[in-house]
Amino acid sequence: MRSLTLPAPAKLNRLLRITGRREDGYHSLQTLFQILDRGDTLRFETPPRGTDIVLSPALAGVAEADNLIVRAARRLQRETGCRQGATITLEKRLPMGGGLGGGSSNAATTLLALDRLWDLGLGIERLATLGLELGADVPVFVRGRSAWAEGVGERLSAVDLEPAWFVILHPGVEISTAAIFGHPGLTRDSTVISMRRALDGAGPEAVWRNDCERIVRALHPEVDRALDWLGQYGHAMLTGTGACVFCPLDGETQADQVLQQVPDEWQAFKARGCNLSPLHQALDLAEGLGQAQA
Ligand SMILES: C[C@@](CO)(OP(=O)(O)O)[C@H](O)COP(=O)(O)OP(=O)(O)OC[C@H]1O[C@@H](n2ccc(N)nc2=O)[C@H](O)[C@@H]1O
Ligand SMILES: Nc1ncnc2c1ncn2[C@@H]1O[C@H](COP(=O)(O)OP(=O)(O)O)[C@@H](O)[C@H]1O
Repeated sequence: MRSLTLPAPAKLNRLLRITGRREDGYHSLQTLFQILDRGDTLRFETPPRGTDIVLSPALAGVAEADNLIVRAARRLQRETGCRQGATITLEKRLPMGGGLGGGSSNAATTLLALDRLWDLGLGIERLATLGLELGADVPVFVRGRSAWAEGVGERLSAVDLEPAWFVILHPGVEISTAAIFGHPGLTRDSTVISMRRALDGAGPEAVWRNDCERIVRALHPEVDRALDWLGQYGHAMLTGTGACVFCPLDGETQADQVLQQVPDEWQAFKARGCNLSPLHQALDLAEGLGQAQA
């Protein structure tokens, strides 16, 4: 039996501009993905016989066949005709429907792990293309770099962001991405800006905003309150379509100070921004140490 234990990190959308709606209903956007050093952990084992994909524990409210981990594994089997199976254990830490990309990241980790354990050799390009079928956020996790993104999030340019610490606050609600993108009140007409302007243009606060924030604040008073509270400490923003909100801080000590003040009703954690995903750091390590044991 071969096995591999890997992280599935979270992301933040440091900015999110919705610039139009395509004919297939998907929205074109511009976003800056910041990968974090915190997330879920997945353990993969490949039994000597059988093609079953077995995942535990189950996620509340998600049928096994709909779980992005199982879908990613089956998609790989279909793509390659691979006759191997996998037993997968998920240690879930990221809130679901939180805008932290947990499900997408789980899918990306599964694609990379099984590509390696099943000796498929598909490589990052093909895995990113397969990942896009599973969700718009999957390719950035497959590629594993903080990145400027366009299209539906699949046209990626890796960026090196300044070292940063964040406090991330979960207001206790789960928000459906489809519900926010389908809402008639969402504005979809932001101008297209250049990556350069986004990164260092007309002052971060003018550009570093999220077009979903207004409608999410209106629909979810809990998010509205969380944003106002965290805004005492800096430029607080919504990530993705929510529900989590985050604030960049001047280092870990300040993050710890803010965490101590968080009211009991909210869950919160601190995280460091990474330019290279912890998943890719771990895979490089696994390569070096021959960690995928025979
Ligand atoms: C908004 C973002 C920003 O990073 O993140 P989250 O808040 O979900 O984390 C993403 O674009 C989300 O990506 P992801 O969560 O993978 O979305 P998908 O599963 O592909 O899409 C869920 C649904 O949202 C809508 N959708 C999604 C992406 C997009 N660019 N336009 C859309 O209209 C579609 O109705 C789709 O059926
Ligand atoms: N492995 C998974 N982890 C989390 N959510 C999953 C997973 N598989 C399927 N889902 C579904 O995807 C939805 C979005 O999950 P998630 O990626 O965590 O949030 P978001 O898209 O807001 O960042 C969940 O509400 C859940 O129904």
